[in-house]
Amino acid sequence: MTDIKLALLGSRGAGKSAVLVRFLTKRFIGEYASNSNSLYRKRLSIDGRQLNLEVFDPCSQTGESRCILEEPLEWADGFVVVYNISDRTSFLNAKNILRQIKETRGGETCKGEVDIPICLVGNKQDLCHSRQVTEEEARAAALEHKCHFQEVSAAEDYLEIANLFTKLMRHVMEHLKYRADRRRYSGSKSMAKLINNVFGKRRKSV
Ligand SMILES: Nc1nc2c(ncn2[C@@H]2O[C@H](COP(=O)(O)OP(=O)(O)OP(=O)(O)O)[C@@H](O)[C@H]2O)c(=O)[nH]1
Repeated sequence: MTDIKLALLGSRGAGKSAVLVRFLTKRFIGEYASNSNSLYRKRLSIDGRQLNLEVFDPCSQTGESRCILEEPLEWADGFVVVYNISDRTSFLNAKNILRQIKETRGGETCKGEVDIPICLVGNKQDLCHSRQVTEEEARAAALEHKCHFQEVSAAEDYLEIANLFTKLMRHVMEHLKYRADRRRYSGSKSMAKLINNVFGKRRKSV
């Protein structure tokens, strides 16, 4: 069983809870209590592998540019960063969050290796008549931060939201495997170094 921990980040009212609840229950619920942090758990299967999914949905705070980022930034294996396509400020905040994720967790990857799994999500696509963020600029931001991108409407879609979570969880599994392999490799390298030091020295002293 693989444990996967995701964090939902974004501006207040961007639709984080709506996107998550749509994924978990296939339903859209208009209003959510937003004054407390929530941790959702679900067991599911992807590509025949059993997963324990945990999703942290932190309550937004005023003065949101730093939200309550530190905790989920350290805790999560992957991130869903949500903005509202009809609210430019929420997009600027999302870009800021992408930067903070890269600053905090970017050290886990080297050039050409698996990037931290993140999906930038433009929610409220049904409000495209009052759009303030184009798909192109959001795609460019996703490209710059090497993350997935998807526009959705929690109010109207299920499939696109399910697909983005599935894609992100596949990426998380790949990233966890990469990290485990790297730990094993550096562990066996330091063991080889230790053996070499011990036996090398002995041989010298004989
Ligand atoms: N039109 C439209 N409204 C949406 C959509 N998703 C969410 N909303 C509405 O946007 C408002 C905020 O949604 P939430 O899911 O509570 O947003 P949040 O990001 O979790 O907000 P906080 O918990 O305060 O951080 C609610 O009134 C939702 O009904 C959507 O796709 N389309």
